[in-house]
Formats: sequence, C-alpha cells, structure tokens
Amino acid sequence: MTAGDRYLKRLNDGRRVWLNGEIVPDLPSHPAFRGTVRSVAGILDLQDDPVTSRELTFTTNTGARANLAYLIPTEKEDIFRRSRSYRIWSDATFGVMSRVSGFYRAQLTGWYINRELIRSEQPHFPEKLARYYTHLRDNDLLITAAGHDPQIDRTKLASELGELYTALRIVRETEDGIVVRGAKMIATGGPYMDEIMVSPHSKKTQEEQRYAVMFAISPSHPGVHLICRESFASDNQEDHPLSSRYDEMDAVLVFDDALIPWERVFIKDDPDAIWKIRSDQLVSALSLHENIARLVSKLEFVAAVGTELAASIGITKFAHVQEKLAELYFQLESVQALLLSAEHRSKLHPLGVWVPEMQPILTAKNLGNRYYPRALEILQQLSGAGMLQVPSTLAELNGPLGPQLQNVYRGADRNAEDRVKLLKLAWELTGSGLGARHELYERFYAGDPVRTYAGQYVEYDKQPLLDKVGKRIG
Ligand SMILES: Cc1cc2nc3c(=O)[nH]c(=O)nc-3n(C[C@H](O)[C@H](O)[C@H](O)COP(=O)(O)OP(=O)(O)OC[C@H]3O[C@@H](n4cnc5c(N)ncnc54)[C@H](O)[C@@H]3O)c2cc1C
Repeated sequence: MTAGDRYLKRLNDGRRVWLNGEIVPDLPSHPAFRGTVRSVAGILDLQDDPVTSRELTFTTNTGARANLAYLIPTEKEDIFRRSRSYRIWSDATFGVMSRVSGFYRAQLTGWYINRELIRSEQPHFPEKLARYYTHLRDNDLLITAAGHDPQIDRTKLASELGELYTALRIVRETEDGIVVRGAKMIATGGPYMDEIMVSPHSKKTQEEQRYAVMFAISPSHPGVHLICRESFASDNQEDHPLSSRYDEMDAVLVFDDALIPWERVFIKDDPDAIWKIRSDQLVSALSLHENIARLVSKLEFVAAVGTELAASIGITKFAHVQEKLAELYFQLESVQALLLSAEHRSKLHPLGVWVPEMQPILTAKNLGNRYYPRALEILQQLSGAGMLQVPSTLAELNGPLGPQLQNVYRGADRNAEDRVKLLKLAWELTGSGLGARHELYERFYAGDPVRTYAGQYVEYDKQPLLDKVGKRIG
C-alpha cells in the first residue's frame, strides 16, 4: 500500500465536514473534494517514488520513513535537505497548496526541539509534545492549525463578546480531559488533514485564561465540526486546471462540548506559556522557512504564466511589457535570494540544531504579501480582456464553429487550443474564486500584515545601524 493509499483509507473516519448545510458523507468521492483528495494522495505517493523518495524522506530513530519536515536539523546540510523537499512538494502543486507541504509539520518539529522551554510553567508539555511529534512523524500524518477567535468586535477580549463561549473556551475539566466549546478560525486544509493543532495565535490576557488552551484533535474528534466556506472546486480539469485539483479549502472549527483527552492537552489556562512557545524564534524560523520555499514555487509559476501570456499575443518587444515581466522576475529573484540567504546564514542554536537566519525569512514573508497581489495585477495588465475572451469550454474549439474559433483564438506564436488553455490557467490564478482566495491567502495567512511589518520593526536589531550614524556624527 502506498502513502497515498494509506491517506485515502484514513479519510473515511466519520469527520463532520459541513458544506452547503450538509455533512459530506465521503470526501474522496464528493465533487467538491475529490480532485484535491487525489492531488494530496498523489503528492504523498512521491514519498514512495524511487526518484523522489530520498529527497523527501529520512529514516527515524524508530526505523520509520518520515517526511523531511520532521527532520531535526543537526547538520547545516539538513537545512538545505529540508528546503529541497519543500520545493519538490510545492512545485508539484505550483505553490498553491500550502498545508500539505509542511508548514505546521515544521512548526511541530520546532516545538519538539524546544519542548523544554516551558517545562517550569507546564511540566507535562515536553513529554506530551514529544509523544505527539513522534506519533505524527512515524505515521506520516498531515497537520494544520487554527488560531483565531471569531472577528465580531476586535476591540473586545474573547471574554467580553457577550456569549462566554463564542471564542473557544474551556467549559469544565473531568478526569478524562477538558471539555471545550466555541469556535476557532480558520483551518486551511482542515477537511483533508489528519490532525489540527488548536491554540491562540495572538497573545491572550490574564482575563482570558480559560481561552488560553493549546491542544490537538483529529477532524473526526467527537463534538468537532468543520464549517467549510463555499467550494471553489471544479470537476472539469480541462477548463479549470487549478480549481479541479488544488482547492485546499478553509474551515472554521466549531466545538460542541468536545472532550479533549489530557494526553492531547498541551497547555491550559496559561497565556504566557502559549505566547512563549508560539513566539519562539527557533520555531518561527523552522516553520516559516517552508513558507518561503513554497512562495518561490508560486512566484516562479506566476512569472512563467506572465511570460507566456505576453508571448502568446506578441507583446514582448514593447518596453513597458518588458518592464512588467522584469518586475515578476525581480520578485522571484529577490525571494529566492532571501531564501538562500536565510539558509546559508543558518546558525547553530545552543540546543545543537541548525536554524535558518530569521531576518531574511521575515523579509521574504512580508514582501510576499505585497508581491503576490502585484504579480496578479501584472498578469491582468498583460492580458487585457484576453482572459475573458475565451469560449466557456475548450471543447468548443472542435464544435460546430470549430474552424472559425480556431482562427479567432489563435495567438501570435501558438494555436488556439494552446492559447485558450493558457488563458484559462491565467484566469484561474487571477480572476476565479480560487484565485481571489489565493490573493487573500498571501496577504494574510501568516498574520495581519500591518502587525507583521510592525513586528519586524520591533524585533530588528537597530543598534548596528545607530552605531554607524553615531560614528559619523560623533
Ligand atoms: C486564505 C486564508 C487562509 C488562512 N489559513 C489559516 C490557517 O490555516 N490557520 C490559522 O490559524 N489562520 C489562518 N488564516 C488566518 C490568518 O492568520 C488571519 O487572517 C490573520 O491573522 C488576520 O486575522 P483576521 O483574519 O482575524 O483579521 P483581523 O485581525 O480581524 O484584521 C482585520 C482588519 O482589522 C485590523 N485590526 C484588527 N485588530 C486590530 C488591532 N488590534 N490593531 C490594529 N488593527 C487591527 C487589521 O489591521 C485588518 O485590517 C488564514 C487566512 C486566510 C485569508
């Protein structure tokens, strides 16, 4: 049985995935999910492929073959190995699937490495976290996370939202665990995952102690509901090359007095401990490293589509078009350079692991949320109305009006079929529901950009800069 087959078997576990007001009875056969399920299974199968297996997996101390996102980087070369594996998975989906490629696996690995950080506050954390990490690593499980309270009123604490259990909160404790009620948002890829880590992603106050809880569940955990947004999936691969395969879905988690067993409760009633482990630099650097590798795949893809769009209508000789294409290449080259910089400047942490340099990673992440929307804008500028001037189906090129349509839709350098395929792909990226979702994703996935920029200002080591000015003016 391949890794993909094992994954398909795991999906039918009674998870309560809600779409269009109903629980989806069988993810692998449902039209809104089956294309993406096939893609995830296909990506997992790369781990069994003799060509890619060595690049994607390693042998653990228990003898299992595990994904490299779970590798503890004890050598500097391990940072590059991890990076290569992220790129293989991201390239396989053109960077548009963010959760299968290892973001939260890498985060869990970081927590495992630094699990002693909060032993004095949460004595059970190191052992529980170690068992959880080993379980996911050795069983090759996929994980996402949900960390935000419902928006409602952002000037208020979770405890001030009127109904006490609007945001996820502990209701009571029993011999077996904690009972939780309320919502957490949003778990990208939630319906497709094996595990979901739930914890506040922003700092909780002491008044919100009962909201300061970190635990993990499977999507089929009793009392847990996944409320999906509208599906952007299509069953028509020919006309919708991305949404037919890569709608990874975003879901709000609703907990209806779910009992979370103690073994899976990592932290409770402790805003400071959660914030300490969440904001740890080692953890952030290891997990965001994966994000930047994925962003390179995505920017490469958009730059390629832009180049093809321009060539397809013969506009590459115009200087302003060259300027726009060059901007796509600058984006790609600068994020790639930042990724390499972070990797080559990796440092040996006192815990004996290599960690990518944080500043280039943060810079790439923050640039990414401006670059990606601009890249989509460039695709629109290059295409004019081209993306909308296509027949609704590719098949029409061979229909009753075939000869006329083949003439009308041909490009400067390609036949009608190739040009219409390209335009449909470009529309998927820029104008479709999936495309709009991806723009929003790149703007927000790692936090509100206003605050992540401000955070980089606060964290930046400004002293060397000030010293330079100091030396100049005395
Ligand atoms: C496609 C997509 C996928 C995502 N996937 C995940 C996931 O898998 N897991 C996960 O946990 N999260 C995920 N997120 C959530 C993401 O982390 C948040 O969107 C992001 O942190 C911003 O939070 P918010 O959406 O609640 O917006 P808010 O924080 O409510 O911000 C909305 C607006 O209000 C302003 N604002 C709000 N509060 C303040 C304040 N205190 N000070 C100043 N300005 C404020 C912001 O600047 C912004 O303009 C995803 C988001 C998107 C769009």
